[in-house]
Amino acid sequence: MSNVISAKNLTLAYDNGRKEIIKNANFSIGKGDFVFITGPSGSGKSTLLKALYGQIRPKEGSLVVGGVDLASVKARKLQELRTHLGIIFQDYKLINEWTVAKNVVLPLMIAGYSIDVQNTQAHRLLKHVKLAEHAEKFPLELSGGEQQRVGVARALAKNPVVILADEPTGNLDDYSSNVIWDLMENACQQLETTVLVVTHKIPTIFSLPYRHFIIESKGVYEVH
Ligand SMILES: Nc1ncnc2c1ncn2[C@@H]1O[C@H](COP(=O)(O)OP(=O)(O)OP(=O)(O)O)[C@@H](O)[C@H]1O
Repeated sequence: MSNVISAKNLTLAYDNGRKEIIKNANFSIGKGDFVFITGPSGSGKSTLLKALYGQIRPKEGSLVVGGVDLASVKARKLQELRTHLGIIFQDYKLINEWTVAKNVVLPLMIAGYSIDVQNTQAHRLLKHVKLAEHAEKFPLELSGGEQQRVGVARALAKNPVVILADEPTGNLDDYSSNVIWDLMENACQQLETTVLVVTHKIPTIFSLPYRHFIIESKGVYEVH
């Protein structure tokens, strides 16, 4: 299986390299892998995700995502890589002044798709996340769980190669959590999307085989 993500002797740090969070990590993740990342609070789970979408650069070693080495990538190439990533944040990061439908198609707008394609996709995606009737509302008119489902629809809008999700179901009720796990499982199974999810708790109802990485004491370990 081809690797979509690989890390070799990866060290991640803050404060100009003085504060090391992850040290000498080695792992590879293939197309269609579903990976849960757990670990104690403050161990570096979000830091690893930030490195994977290029928000922080490796201090040492290499981190290759979709053939692009994030240790040396130039701004334009990073921007292009991000169009193939679907990112889901715990705090949704929706644009509150925009309608739900417009939030969902943001990646399509950036990529220059026609209004017709955007409208069709918005309808399809919102149906998918069970929010079709909320298309013209604004994010703050929705519950937390509904807002996160908008975030998930947006992340799926361009059929990303990789989904990176940071505590996507953190404070959500069972209904919204299950909708979100279903969508990620479907993307993984039907489109061979590679999915990485940081979570405190691996869902008990989960039907796909998955991998489990633990981040602890600056290391990234796979649990078998
Ligand atoms: N911008 C930053 N500058 C300096 N230190 C940071 C920064 N962001 C995070 N840290 C530190 O890096 C360490 C890892 O943080 P990170 O958010 O990756 O942990 P986490 O495993 O995701 O934690 P949690 O489960 O509590 O969300 C923590 O000690 C945190 O204080």
